[in-house]
Parts: sequence; C-alpha cells; structure tokens
Amino acid sequence: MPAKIPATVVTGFLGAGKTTLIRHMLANANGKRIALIINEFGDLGVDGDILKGCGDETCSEDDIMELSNGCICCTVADDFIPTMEKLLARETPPDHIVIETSGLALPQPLVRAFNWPGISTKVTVDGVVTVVDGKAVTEGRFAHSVAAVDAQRKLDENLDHETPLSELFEDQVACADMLVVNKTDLLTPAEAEALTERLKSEARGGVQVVRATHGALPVDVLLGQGIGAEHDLEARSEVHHHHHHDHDDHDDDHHDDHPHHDHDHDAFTSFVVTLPEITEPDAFAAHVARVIADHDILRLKGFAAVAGKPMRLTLQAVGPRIETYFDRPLGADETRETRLVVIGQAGLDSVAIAAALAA
Ligand SMILES: Nc1nc2c(ncn2[C@@H]2O[C@H](COP(=O)(O)OP(=O)(O)OP(=O)(O)O)[C@@H](O)[C@H]2O)c(=O)[nH]1
Repeated sequence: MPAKIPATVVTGFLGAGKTTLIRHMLANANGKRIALIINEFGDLGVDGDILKGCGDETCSEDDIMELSNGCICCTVADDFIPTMEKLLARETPPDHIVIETSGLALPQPLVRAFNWPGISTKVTVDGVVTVVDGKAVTEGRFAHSVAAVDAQRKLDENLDHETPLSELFEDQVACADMLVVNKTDLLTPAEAEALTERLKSEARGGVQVVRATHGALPVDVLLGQGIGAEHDLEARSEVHHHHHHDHDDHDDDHHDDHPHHDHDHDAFTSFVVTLPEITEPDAFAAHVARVIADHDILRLKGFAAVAGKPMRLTLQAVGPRIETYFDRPLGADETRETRLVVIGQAGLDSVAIAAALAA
C-alpha cells in the first residue's frame, strides 16, 4: 500500500493572506508537486487566476482545481469529493494537496469528508492551518475589510448570516492545528507577542502559533513537506542546525523589508529522535501527543517499527492532530527502530524532548 497523500486545509478570513502564503509555499516547494483546491465564492476565480499566473513549475495550471459552487460545507458530496477523486485518479498523483477555503466555511465538514470511502485509504489530513490577519485582529476587526467579509457572506444563502464575525473567528481558531499570525510587519513586537499569547490561550491545547510576514514560512513547517522522507532524515537535521547558527546574527539588525527572502528559517529548528521499536501503536501515539503539547512541538513526523508487525507505522502530527497508519513492510535490510523528526520554533529543548519521547 503506497503512502497516503497528505492534504492541508488553509483557512482564514478574506484578506488574511492565504493566497500570499500559498504562493510563497509554491515558490519554495523544491520540486514537490502540490495540487491546489480552491474554494472561493464571492470573488469567483480571482485567487485561481493569481495562482495560475505564478508560473511555478511545481504547480502547473492542471494542478489547480476550483470549487466554485458555493460554500464548501454544503457541497462536499457533489463538488469536493469528485474533485478529489479526479486528482487521485491521475497517472502521477500530487505529493501534497492544499485546500484553500473561504474563511466563512468552517473546515470541519471538509475534514470529515476525508473519511469517505475511496478517499480515506489514499489521502490523510495533514492539518488545518488558520491564517490570521495580525493587524486587523489586533485592532479588533478580525479582517482587513469587515464589509467585504459580510458581502461575501451574503452571497451564499447556506451561510448563517446572523452569527457575529467574532464567533466565526473563534470557530476558525478552535479548529486550527496550527495558527499563523500574518502581517507581523504591521505590528510592534509587543503587539505580535500579545496576539500570539491570546491566540494560544484560545486555541486547543498543543496548537502552536507561528508568525509570518507575507506568509513566508518554510514549506516543511507549513506542510511537513520533505520531513520524514526516509533517506534524508539525518541530513536535514544537520542542515537545519547549521543553518540556524549561521544566520543567527543576521536577524537583529535586519529589518524585514524584503518579504520573499528566506531568513525566517532561522526561527525554526528540527532534529531527529531515534527510539527502539514500539509495542502498542495507540498508546505510543497518545504518549507522543502528550509530549507534543508539553514541549510546544509544532510538527512531528516519522516511522516506527512495531513489535511483531512486518509493516512500518507512519506517524505525522501537527499540534494536537496526530495520525498513524501502517504504510509498507519494513525491508530486510532496514533496522527495526523508530525515527521521528521534530520541528519547532527556535529554542526547542531537544534533550528534554528526546528524553520525554523515550520515557
Ligand atoms: N503588509 C502586509 N500585507 C500583506 C501580508 N500578507 C498579505 N498581505 C496583503 O494582504 C492582502 C490580502 O492577501 P491575500 O493573500 O490575497 O489574502 P487572502 O486571505 O488570500 O484573501 P482572499 O483570498 O481574498 O480571501 C494582499 O494585498 C496582500 O498583499 C503581510 O504579511 N503584510
């Protein structure tokens, strides 16, 4: 059985910076094929056009599918599922699927759709990323243009028009596995810190809040792309530590007026933890989930050998969401062990985390 294709849901109010974040991601995808599913009612097709125009090799026009029949929660069966099936039936299916939803459609029905027969064996929900307009929320508006969000809302009769935006915002925060505070260039450090703390207290336990300007985040932070690839676990860990030290002193005197340079890698760190084979997948996943919450881990991904099982267990986690499944038999030449890549914001205590995972 081949590995499942991870799918990431990106949500957030109109103008929060979802499209900007996705463009940055495509431009830095390192050759991975990312398919995009876009659900934009309101400004029909606009985002699709922007993204199609980006000209990135990693995401050709064929890789962008638009759902334009209204609110995604209401059209899962006749629009989303067939689109996914088409994508999965391709000769070369994508490495990763990214779904950009309108901020007014709550991601829960979409996430449930991944349990549909025919989908659940091929795709796994990588995580729900909620993009927040840091400036607007700091100013108590939730979105850059409240009038535009309301106008978008009126276009779809299926949407509840009475719920205050504040409540929709709370729902978006509540369903996030990772929160991105975008537009930090428009915030003072104190404002950014205050908003980060506030969102962390409103989100589910274990959800990390990362800050971004123009959505510039490393692809492996956003999508877990590349991490967990069997061959380069060790290499990546070295690269990251190295990178981290090298650029440390740049940031202090460097004001971010070039949104697309990639020094934001400095803000993240990753390392590999190797453990013996495990005995109980469910108990191990629960244990890992506790360590993730206790140690502010952003992502964790890897493979475990399970005592008495020929198949290898795949693990992937973003914040409190943890997914495990058996993906393929372990080869005769492979060591029966457990290898996990841990990613977090700089300052993560690798020694304490390794000890906690081993406990
Ligand atoms: N100053 C500043 N502007 C930003 C940042 N990120 C995005 N923007 C701008 O904010 C506007 C909205 O960004 P988009 O990426 O289109 O937002 P979106 O969430 O995709 O919006 P919709 O697709 O319309 O729902 C654009 O004009 C962006 O250039 C940022 O970090 N700082």
